[in-house]
Amino acid sequence: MPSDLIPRDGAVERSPAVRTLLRLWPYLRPVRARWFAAAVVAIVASLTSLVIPVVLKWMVDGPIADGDTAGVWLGALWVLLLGLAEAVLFGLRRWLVARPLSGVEARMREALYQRLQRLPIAFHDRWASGQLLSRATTDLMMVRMFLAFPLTFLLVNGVTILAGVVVMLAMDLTLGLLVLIPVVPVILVCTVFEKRFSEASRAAQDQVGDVTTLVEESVLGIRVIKGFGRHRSQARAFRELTHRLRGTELRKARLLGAIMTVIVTLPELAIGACLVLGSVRVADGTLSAGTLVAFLSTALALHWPIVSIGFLLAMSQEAATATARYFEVMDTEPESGSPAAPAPAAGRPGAGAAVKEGGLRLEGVRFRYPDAPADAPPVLDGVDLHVRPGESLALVGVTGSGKTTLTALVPRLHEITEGRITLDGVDITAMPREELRSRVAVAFEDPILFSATVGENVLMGAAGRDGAEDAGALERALGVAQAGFVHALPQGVDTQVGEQGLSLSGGQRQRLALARAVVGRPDFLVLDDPLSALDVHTEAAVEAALREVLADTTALIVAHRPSTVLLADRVALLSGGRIAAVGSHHELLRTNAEYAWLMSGAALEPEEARR
Ligand SMILES: Nc1ncnc2c1ncn2[C@@H]1O[C@H](COP(=O)(O)OP(=O)(O)OP(=O)(O)O)[C@@H](O)[C@H]1O
Repeated sequence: MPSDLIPRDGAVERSPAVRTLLRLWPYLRPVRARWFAAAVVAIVASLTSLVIPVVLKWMVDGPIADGDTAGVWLGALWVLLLGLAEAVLFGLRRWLVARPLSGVEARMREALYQRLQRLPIAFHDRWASGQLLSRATTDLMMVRMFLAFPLTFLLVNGVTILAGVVVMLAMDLTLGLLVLIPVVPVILVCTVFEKRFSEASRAAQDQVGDVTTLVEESVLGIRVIKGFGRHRSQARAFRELTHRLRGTELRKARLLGAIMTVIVTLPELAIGACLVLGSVRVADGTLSAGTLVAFLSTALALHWPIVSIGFLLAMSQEAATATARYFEVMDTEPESGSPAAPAPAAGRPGAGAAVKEGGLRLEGVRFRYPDAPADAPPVLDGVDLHVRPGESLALVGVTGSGKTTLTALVPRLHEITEGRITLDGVDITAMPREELRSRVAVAFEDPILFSATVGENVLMGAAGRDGAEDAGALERALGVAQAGFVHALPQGVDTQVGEQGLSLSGGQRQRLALARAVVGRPDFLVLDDPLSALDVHTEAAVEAALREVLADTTALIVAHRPSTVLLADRVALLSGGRIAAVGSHHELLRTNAEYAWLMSGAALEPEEARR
C-alpha cells in the first residue's frame, strides 16, 4: 500500500510537534530521575566550557601582560583541568542515559507489539505490514535518539546560550547587544522551517514504510517473482520507491542546509562586527584586550550550541513525526477481551434469550467488510444455519461467495454487522474472547507455521496444558491429522520449521495446521478447506480419524471437492450471501441445480458412477 493510502484513522490530524512529543512522557516517566540527572550533568559540563574564557581574560590581562611565566602555566593548567572536567562530565551523561533510554525504546516496542496482537483483523487488512514494521523499528529508534540527544541538548544548549549571553552582556553591554541582533531573524526562519521540514519528514517516514513493504512482499513472493521472471519489473518498482524516498530526503537536506546557512552565517557576521568594534575600542583604550579576548572566546564557545540547534530541531521534528506515527497505531481501539452483552433487537428471532438447542447456530447474519465500498452489497446477507451438536457440516459455494468470511465470524475474527451467532445457545458476543477462542479451533486454507519446532507449532492450539499431557495430546493430534511424517524429520517433533527452519510441503503444513486445530480437543471446529493440498486417500484418512477422535466436536468445514463433501454429515450451499439449501450430498445433487453444477465432478466419483 503506497504511503498516500496509509489509513489515517482520524488520529493523524496534525498537532504541533511539542504536543506530539509530550505524549512520550508516560514512557520517559520511569527513568525521569536518571534523565534529569544526565541533563544537569550536561548543563554543568557545558557551563564549564564558559569558564575557560574567564580564565583566558585573567591570563591576558594578568600574567601575560605582566610577563609572569608561572602565572601563564597556572592559567594553562586551569584550562586543561576545565577541559578534562567537561569531557568527563559529558561521558558521565552518556553513561547515565544509555541504558534507561534503550529500556524506554524496548518498552515502547513491546507495547506496540502487544497492541498489534490485540487489534482486530480489520485493522491488519487495512495496514500494509511494512508501515507497521517501520514504526516498530526506524520510528522507535528515532524516538530513542530524540530522548538521548535533542531533548537533552535543546535544554543544555538553551541554558548555555542564556548563560553565555548574560556573561557577554556583563563583560560589555554594547558588544553584548550587537551579538544578540541575529536572534530575531533566526527565530523567524526556524518557525518557517519547522512546518516545511515536518511535512517532508512525514513523507520520508511513510515512504520508508512503503520501501519496507515492497522488500517484505518481494521476499515472501520470491517464487512468484522468479517463476514469472518479474525480477526486472520488481526492481523497477523498488527503484521508483527508493528514488521517491531519495527525493524527499534531498528536500529535507535542502531545507536543513538553508536553515544551517542562516544559523551559522548571521551569528558569524555578528561576531565579526564585534571583533571590528572591539578592536577599535581596544585601540581607543576604552576596552581591555583581555575583555575582548574573553568576549570573543565566549562567543566562539557558544558557536557549537547555536549551530547544533538546527540539527537538534530537525531531529526533534523527525522524532515528532515518528511519535505521531507510533500513536496512530497505539490509539486504534483494540478488540475488547470482555464480553459485550448483545442488545436485544426487535425483529431478531430469539434475540436476548438463550437458545435451548446446542451446536453452532447463525441467525440472520449479515456482514459487510468495514472497508468495502459503500454501494457494494454485503458479503453475507441473512445467513441462517444450524450445525447440530457433534455434527460435521460442509459449506460449499462458488469462489468468492463468502465461505471464508463466514468461518472468520465464528471465532470473531471479524464482527458481524447484524444478526447473531450462538454456541450451545450462548451468543458469542456474550462470551469473553479468550473463552470463545478456546472453544472454537480454526484451521485455514493457507497454513501458517511459526519459526518454532513442530511440537511448539502444534501445541499453540492447546494453551494451558503442559508436560506429559502435552506429549499425549501432541501425538493424538498428529495421528488425527495423519502427520506421522514428522517422526521422519531430522529431530522429529523437535525439528525447527517456519521461516527460520525446515521447509515443508503445502500438504505437510496443512496437516500440522490441522493438528494445531484439533490438539486442544475443541468443542467447535471451523476448517476453511484445510485439506485442499492433500491427496484424496490422505484426506479420507484424516476425515475418518477426525470422526473417530472428535465425535463430540461440532464441525463446520468449507469444502470445494466432492471427496470432502461426501465425508460430512450434511452440506449447506452458500449462494447470494445466504444459505440457499441444506441437506445431504445426494439430496442436494437431486434438488439443487447450482449444487449439482458445483459438484459436477461428483459424477466422476466411484460412488456416483455406480448409481
Ligand atoms: N478483507 C476484505 N475486505 C474487503 N472485502 C473482502 C475482504 N476479504 C474478502 N473480501 C471479499 O469478500 C468476498 C467473499 O470472500 P471470501 O474469501 O469469503 O470468499 P470464499 O467463498 O471463501 O472464496 P474462495 O472459495 O475463493 O476461498 C469476496 O468478494 C472478497 O473480495
